[in-house]
Amino acid sequence: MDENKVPMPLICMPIVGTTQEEINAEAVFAFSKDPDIVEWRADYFQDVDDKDKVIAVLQSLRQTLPNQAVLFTLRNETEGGNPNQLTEHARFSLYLDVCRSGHADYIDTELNNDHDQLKKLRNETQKHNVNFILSFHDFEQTPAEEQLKINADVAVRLEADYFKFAVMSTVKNDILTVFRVTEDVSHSIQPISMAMGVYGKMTRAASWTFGSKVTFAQGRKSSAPGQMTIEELRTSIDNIRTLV
Ligand SMILES: O=C1C[C@@](O)(C(=O)O)C[C@@H](O)[C@@H]1O
Repeated sequence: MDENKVPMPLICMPIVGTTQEEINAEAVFAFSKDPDIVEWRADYFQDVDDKDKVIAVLQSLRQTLPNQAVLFTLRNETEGGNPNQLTEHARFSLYLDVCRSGHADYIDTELNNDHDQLKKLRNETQKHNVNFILSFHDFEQTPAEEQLKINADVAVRLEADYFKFAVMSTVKNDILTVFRVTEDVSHSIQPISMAMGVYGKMTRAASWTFGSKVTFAQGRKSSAPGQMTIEELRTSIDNIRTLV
């Protein structure tokens, strides 16, 4: 193996169904596309307030997707999540239950949550060998580089395994911000980065060359603006791979 080669990114495919039936159909679709990771966006699930049903869905994902790692995300409405009735306390206790269930390999939560809750969750993820992603989303704009780096520092301080940021690109220069911040923070934490929107496709295809570890493809349904199909994404990554 060429040691100078940049490691390839993992491809993650989201599942956003509201019922167990829809989730199953999306999982079958994902299986046919063979991504590395599937992200279950549990904030879309109509029974997200029923812990047993949530764990049952995770179990069914394990069965349908034996070759994929499972990422559990309960996105907060403040950062683009589907609105639900869960209180902050209920959201975090669900995260803890998911960690203990052994049915998730990664969990993603926003770094803007209460830091005491995040520390508790970090401990639990460590105990159960779950990868801890602390994330930041901005659906309006790409914040200034300094702001994104401050967010990365929070993720480092909270000992996350990954710092993920997904920001909206409104001008072409925004993708340069994403690439620069990805490279810069990669010296202190594993980044996962992307810009949403039309310009963002460049980042979905190439952020890995600056250190991003995961990129998101569209599932049976898309979970964010600008996601490509897994075929488009693979073709772009393979082409870039010959250049770096
Ligand atoms: O945060 C992310 C990244 C994402 O927003 C994207 O832009 O591909 C898609 C979401 O499902 C995921 O939780």
